[in-house]
Amino acid sequence: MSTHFTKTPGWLDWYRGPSRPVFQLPPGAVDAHCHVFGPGERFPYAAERKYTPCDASKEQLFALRDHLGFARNVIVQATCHGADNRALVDACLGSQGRARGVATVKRGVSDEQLRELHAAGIRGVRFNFVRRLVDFTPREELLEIANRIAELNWHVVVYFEAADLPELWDFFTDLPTIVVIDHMGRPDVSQSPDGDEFELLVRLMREHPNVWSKVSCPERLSVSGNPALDGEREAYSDVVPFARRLVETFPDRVLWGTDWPHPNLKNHMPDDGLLVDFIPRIATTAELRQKLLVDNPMRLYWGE
Ligand SMILES: O=C(O)c1cc(C(=O)O)oc(=O)c1
Repeated sequence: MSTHFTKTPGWLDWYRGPSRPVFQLPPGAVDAHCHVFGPGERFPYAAERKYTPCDASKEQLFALRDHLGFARNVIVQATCHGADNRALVDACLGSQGRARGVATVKRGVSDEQLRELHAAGIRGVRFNFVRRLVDFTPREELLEIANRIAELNWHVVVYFEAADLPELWDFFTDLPTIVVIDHMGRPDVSQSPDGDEFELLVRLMREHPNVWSKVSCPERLSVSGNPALDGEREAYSDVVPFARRLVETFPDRVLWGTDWPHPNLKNHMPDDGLLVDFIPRIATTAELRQKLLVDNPMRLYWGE
């Protein structure tokens, strides 16, 4: 099989030469949502993928980690690799213990494969409900997987669009593990942060203490904000009240990540240094930042 891949037309590559953040991350900070892509020649993209990205290797991810001032990464299996976790596992194993991972598995995964993933540093599985990214998987299959990984003390990461939360509610609240919501459940930030849509996510977290959220991806969620480019100090301002609300209401159940290399952005690719400078606008005290960036991810991913 040829391992030469052609990127999806219009694909934006990750930003070269990011600035150094002005905000100094606390010691031990974790970038709790990022990806590796391939390289396709070594770790081919999955046949069932919905996009073909540019390569983004573990070496490039670790160089960014060091440049931005993070100590650790949580690498999340990207849908372009399907349920083939080899690139993810290779990155975790190559990190000297400084990366953990969230994998994608199918119902046929063996106990031995799960044990191997655990030994490599995998601590969760991702269930994706975003239709442009994945084909549908029946809920009973996902629940079966969740029950199996619960025994390893892993958690479930869920990615979905805000409009789908009512329909997913019962499934999420039946899950037997910690449930981590990607990118705040993708709110429509042109609505109010106190409006019905976001209120439902807040209610989910209020009523279910096992539900966490990543307050990540302002670059994806922003509708009217300025992009994090050209030294912009006030990027993605429309996302700030949403993320701030979660950080202040649930300080012990929020995570932050760069989302590097930012798959499927259409409009611009952010300067990751400026993205880090977004953090003090949503976590406005040193105590909140310590929880968001260090204590929470350490408890969830390096807890044992
Ligand atoms: O919104 C997206 O396109 C996106 C895609 C993926 C993935 O393909 O895994 O992961 C993300 O966190 C976000």
